[in-house]
Amino acid sequence: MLTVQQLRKSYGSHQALKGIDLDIAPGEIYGLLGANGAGKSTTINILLGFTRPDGGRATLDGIDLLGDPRKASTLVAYLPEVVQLYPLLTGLENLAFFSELAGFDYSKSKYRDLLSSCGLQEEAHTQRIGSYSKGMRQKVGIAIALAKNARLLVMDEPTSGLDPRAVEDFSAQVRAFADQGGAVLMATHDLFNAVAIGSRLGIMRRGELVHTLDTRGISAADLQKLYLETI
Ligand SMILES: Nc1ncnc2c1ncn2[C@@H]1O[C@H](COP(=O)(O)OP(=O)(O)OP(=O)(O)O)[C@@H](O)[C@H]1O
Repeated sequence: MLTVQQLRKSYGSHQALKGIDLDIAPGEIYGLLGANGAGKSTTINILLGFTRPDGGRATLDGIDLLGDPRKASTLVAYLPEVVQLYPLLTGLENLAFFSELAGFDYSKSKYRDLLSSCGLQEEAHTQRIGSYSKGMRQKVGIAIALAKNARLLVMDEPTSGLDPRAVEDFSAQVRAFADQGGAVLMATHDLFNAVAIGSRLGIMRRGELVHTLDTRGISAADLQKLYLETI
């Protein structure tokens, strides 16, 4: 589904990415790990079309993500660490606004269903985003991704600052997205959550992907040990 080949990027003389190869299949949640500055955000920013790479390829269902950014934006949903929404609009209005921007026009009841399926309690649908907690904003962010029918969900530190209950709710929605055949790429420092939710993990070090592993049969303690030995 997502195939990344030999992605390279330098900032001046600093090589931020030294040839990254990555494959994510439908239904897979791939956790990208690594110390600060390892290159996780650079990888993500290139896939989202925010940064131009110096070399390499990335395709999603055979579509050239780097060469056709307009098409790519219809296939890829992005959930940043802090979801940017309009604070004076309600959750429902934000969802409708961003969906219409993406070319979708659903009924009000469909928007409500999407918010509810993402775990946002009904009374919050018509409250302004300005009064939401971070976890509630993340739920609207996931609803926007679902409404867009994206094939790939890209997330950068999506659980930072969320309490354990909010992480659990959030993880269930991400799993549901993957269970519907979507692929997920998540950069994170949260090793515990990466093991709990991820199907596969990659550990980056100084611009290289130095370890990939399956999460089956691995504990958070095993991962922490491997991570600390690797970075
Ligand atoms: N716009 C930029 N200009 C110059 N250097 C940059 C730029 N963006 C990233 N870098 C450098 O590229 C390297 C990789 O940074 P990147 O942000 O991708 O790391 P990261 O793994 O996401 O780190 P973190 O966990 O702190 O978010 C770092 O050395 C960083 O300083």
